[in-house]
Amino acid sequence: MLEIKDLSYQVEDEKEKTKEIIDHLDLTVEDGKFIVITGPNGGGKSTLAKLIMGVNTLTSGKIILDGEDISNLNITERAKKGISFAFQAPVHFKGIRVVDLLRLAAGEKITTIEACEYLSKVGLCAKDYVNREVNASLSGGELKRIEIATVLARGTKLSIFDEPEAGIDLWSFQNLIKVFENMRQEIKGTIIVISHQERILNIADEIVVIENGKVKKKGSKDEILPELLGTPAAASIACEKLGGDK
Ligand SMILES: Nc1ncnc2c1ncn2[C@@H]1O[C@H](COP(=O)(O)OP(=O)(O)OP(=O)(O)O)[C@@H](O)[C@H]1O
Repeated sequence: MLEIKDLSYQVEDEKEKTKEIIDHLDLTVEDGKFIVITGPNGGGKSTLAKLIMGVNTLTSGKIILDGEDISNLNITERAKKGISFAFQAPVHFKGIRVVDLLRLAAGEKITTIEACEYLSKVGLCAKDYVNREVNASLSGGELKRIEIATVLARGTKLSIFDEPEAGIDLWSFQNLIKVFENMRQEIKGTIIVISHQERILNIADEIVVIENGKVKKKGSKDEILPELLGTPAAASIACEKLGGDK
């Protein structure tokens, strides 16, 4: 179980004024759940994900994973505890091939065939990609899907995906939905997806709406989604529906 208690994250703006990006946020995520976090742009979703992963350091509060306070652990230590994170904008790894990245992620000596299976799951023709270097020659969408494949390969107890749909074309998006539907069915750990996409919200066990650095709403898909689609905040979801521009 992931417990976030009274979490705050502040930064100093250009005028040296303190800005509260995450504002005394409380959230409990039970094991084996597929959670989708949504809410208006700038509400604090990515920041929250980075705080859970340890990319950003919290100002105050606690992050507890399975009863253990991980607030003071660094990214590597948290990764070892079983947290994976697919960034909104994936990073390049010059000199490393896709297959190496998948092996590093899996943490064991997976065969090329197994590596290819992960790539196929995210809709990439494995033989075209498995030996390619993870550099700027890959498009944003390709990189994003490779990154999702690495999170699948890691298969950790907590996987966080930040806007997996960003930069993904229509065809690949259909595929991505299947990837998440399968993950949801075969769920071994907890999955947190940050998304504005109605089709991803539709497969959630629970939806969490984050606004102004706080949890505005939390509940089952059936409770939250109709309400969300009837509010002004829904405009951003409606605009980003399948085929819409991000
Ligand atoms: N280091 C920082 N310094 C100043 N402002 C920051 C910093 N990090 C985040 N912010 C601000 O905090 C707010 C929340 O950002 P965040 O990326 O978490 O939003 P989000 O909910 O993920 O938005 P989106 O839906 O657009 O991805 C934004 O206004 C952002 O500009």
